[in-house]
Amino acid sequence: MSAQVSDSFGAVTSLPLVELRGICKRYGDLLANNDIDLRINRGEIHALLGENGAGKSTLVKILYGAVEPSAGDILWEGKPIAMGSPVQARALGIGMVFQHFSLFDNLTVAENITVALGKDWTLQSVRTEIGKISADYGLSLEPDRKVWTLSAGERQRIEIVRCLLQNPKILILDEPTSVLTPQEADKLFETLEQLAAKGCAILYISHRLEEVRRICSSATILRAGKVIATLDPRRNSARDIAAMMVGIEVGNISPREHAPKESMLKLNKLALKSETIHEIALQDIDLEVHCGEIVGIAGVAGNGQSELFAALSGERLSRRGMVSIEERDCSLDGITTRRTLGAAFVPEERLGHAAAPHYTLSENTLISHRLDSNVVSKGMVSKEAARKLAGEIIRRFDVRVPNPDPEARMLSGGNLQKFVIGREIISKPRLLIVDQPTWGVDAGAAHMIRQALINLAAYGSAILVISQDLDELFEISDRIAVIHDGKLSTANATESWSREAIGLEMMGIGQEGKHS
Ligand SMILES: Nc1ncnc2c1ncn2[C@@H]1O[C@H](COP(=O)(O)OP(=O)(O)OP(=O)(O)O)[C@@H](O)[C@H]1O
Repeated sequence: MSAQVSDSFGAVTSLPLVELRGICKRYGDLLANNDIDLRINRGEIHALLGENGAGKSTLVKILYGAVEPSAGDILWEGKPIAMGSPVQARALGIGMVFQHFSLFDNLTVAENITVALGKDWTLQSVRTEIGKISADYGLSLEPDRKVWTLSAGERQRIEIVRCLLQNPKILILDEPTSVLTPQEADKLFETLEQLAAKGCAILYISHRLEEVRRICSSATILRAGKVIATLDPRRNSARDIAAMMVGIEVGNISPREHAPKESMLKLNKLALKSETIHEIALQDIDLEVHCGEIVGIAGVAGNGQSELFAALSGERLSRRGMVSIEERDCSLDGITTRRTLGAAFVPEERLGHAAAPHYTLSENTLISHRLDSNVVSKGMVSKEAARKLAGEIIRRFDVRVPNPDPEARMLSGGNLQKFVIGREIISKPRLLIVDQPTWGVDAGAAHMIRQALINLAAYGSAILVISQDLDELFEISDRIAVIHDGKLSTANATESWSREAIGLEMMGIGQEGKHS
């Protein structure tokens, strides 16, 4: 649905809402965006697709005024504009819902939105408008609830409502369903369809091709900074789209023979008190992970996953007898001792937790390889060995880097994830605990990471995967348990779960008595 306007000759033409022409963005030698053309019409849900590092975030930041292009033009309703800042972008009608929400936990929903909107709004006017928008779009939100009590889906709704209060003509969403349950995602799709029907354009970044095929009527595929194709995703299979994104066909995960072996990780009534009001207390968690097995933990973010990860890695200590690795009680041991027992850990937050942003990749190998005598010997770090190790990880895990040993912050999110996973897997740990292995990772890289986990299990390692991506858990896990409000369900064989049953458990309204 394009605007019908008269050109200077009086003829009626269809103008896209926004058009990018010949956009280029150069970072040193790297062309992150290379001569990109993109047109988005009113009322269109347009997907922006591409593997990690393809240039999606860069392009969207240019449109949102957060990054200045090296060349190219932006036409807004047919007129060239210089997009100077996000403030200007918002004033024009460009709204953006980021992957990571920037909300104040201790403020209420209405207070958060008022702070974000600035001086033209009062708390009372925001409260009234929230009511109207909630009613119009079925986006139920209680204005006086404190943010820390809300689920990820409700937090996302705050960001969407904040954008809607500014009457956007286009809404940009970056990986919006990665934090949602299947039921919450369905609700979001309904809202987006309603918005589009009212003429709002949606620019939708996602690595989940099935949902793109479900809600988007057009898609632009980027590869290595260039537009590879613009197509109707409903007329192409997810497999074909993935192949266009990566330039090769994405294979199926190879199955593996699995016969359960000895116990590697055992949790016995694991409990952890919450140290702040924002933490979730873990309650009586029983779980066993065997050698050669992948156990998946499903759950909506904020239900105890981070606390569970901390208790397993040794960043938080529990009480005697609660956590054992290979029959050895390590409840009171820190992360280094657990690593000497053959364990490895990949936390959810890659920048800042898994990797130090301002350190190079070779320096970042030390986070988990400081016990490797090739890299650190008699207290001395061999820079040469660390560089060689980083190079090996980059090569084997196909990490796309702007120079041979860049700082971690210079990598795109997905490429840093490949590096972090590779850094842990390369030494073949006997136990791997990984939190959100493929969040924000493209189809090709996600396939590679999942295959690497499967290969590690086939080699005989025990793997615990915490993930919000149900497709991922169904694809790789032998058993799945669901975490909700700090309690873990029994870990049942994957084939015995339906998606609906897991979705209900994730919301805490599953079969009674299932939680231990
Ligand atoms: N500030 C920067 N300095 C140097 N290089 C950068 C910078 N920001 C991005 N890049 C590079 O630009 C390229 C495109 O990155 P971008 O973040 O746009 O990719 P993406 O498609 O959004 O990837 P992902 O799906 O992993 O988020 C990458 O190679 C990245 O390393």
